[in-house]
Amino acid sequence: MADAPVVDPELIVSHQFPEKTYSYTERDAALYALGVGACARDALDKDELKYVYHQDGQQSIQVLPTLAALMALGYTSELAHLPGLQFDQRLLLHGQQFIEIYKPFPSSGCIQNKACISGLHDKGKATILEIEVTSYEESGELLCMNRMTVYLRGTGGFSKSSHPYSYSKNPASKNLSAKIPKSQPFAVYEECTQPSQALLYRLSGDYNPLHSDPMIAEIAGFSRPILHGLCTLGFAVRAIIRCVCRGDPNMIKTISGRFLLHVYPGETLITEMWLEGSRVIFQVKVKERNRAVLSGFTDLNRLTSSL
Ligand SMILES: CCCCCCC/C=C/C(=O)SCCNC(=O)CCNC(=O)[C@H](O)C(C)(C)COP(=O)(O)OP(=O)(O)OC[C@H]1O[C@@H](n2cnc3c(N)ncnc32)[C@H](O)[C@@H]1OP(=O)(O)O
Repeated sequence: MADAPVVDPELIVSHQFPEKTYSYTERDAALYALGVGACARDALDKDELKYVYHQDGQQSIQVLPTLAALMALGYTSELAHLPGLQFDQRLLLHGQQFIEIYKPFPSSGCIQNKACISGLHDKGKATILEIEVTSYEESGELLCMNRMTVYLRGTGGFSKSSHPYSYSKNPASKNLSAKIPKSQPFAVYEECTQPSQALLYRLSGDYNPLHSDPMIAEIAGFSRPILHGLCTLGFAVRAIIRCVCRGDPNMIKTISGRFLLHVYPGETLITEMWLEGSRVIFQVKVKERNRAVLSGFTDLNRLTSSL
């Protein structure tokens, strides 16, 4: 039996995380690309072979921008012993992800990360915790920033319901979903995930048993293991790179998404995209259940005028 939840907001928000290193090789970047579905439909795919192979004699493989999220994953284990927080880890869900990319990612690297608690909110039935991780190359150059929101079910109610506790370092980041336009989308991209998708994706570093262990998934309230939210986000951003960025991963500047509902591995993802200036608003639906599972936006570095 898990201990009763404890949330001590003052202790949590004053916590200082240690700096952490994340190292990756070309093999890790290629494995990540396969984990988010690159080349799954076509191993000869001209737009995607570059993520897994030195296509056309290129010196190194190209890296998908959503790999940024892996740089911050090392802090997941910190949640288990965060002073002032006791919760049932099996009930944790990934709520939102915000990523800023400052330069294209090298195909391998040794990344230095600094992290802080950037938000904490009492939602009564849940606690929402935000962690901000800033990543630097070995040279000290700023590479990217991740802001992750975790939704801790079964906690919450630790402050007065008339005045629920809410702390945010970045108040604008409260809701990272997007207002979906009523117009027809600019592009729609449909892709099947594999029944083994989560088992492949986890090899990139997120070993939470919610995605692999049927018993843990059932305790967490699901009929079977669910897909990592960041895997769904990887599918969506790859669809945007294909349909809007003409295959150029370096056009992605920011990525923002809210996970609205779980995805089961094997389900079909339909990514709808709308263009608003240099912003792409997107929504991902699961075809089999006709439900929206993710919504958000990406800001692009530049957009070709013919779009
Ligand atoms: C340190 C690194 C951590 C990385 C984490 C790695 C672990 C990875 C785990 C996963 O990948 S889990 C799989 C991906 N995630 C999901 O599948 C979650 C899908 N979403 C849901 O199931 C639901 O949205 C929810 C999170 C269960 C919430 O639904 P619920 O019905 O309980 O919420 P509401 O009653 O609508 O809203 C209450 C309150 O919470 C706010 N809120 C709702 N959803 C989210 C969200 N996704 N992210 C952040 N906040 C959310 C909502 O706005 C309400 O607040 P107020 O508006 O009342 O202030």
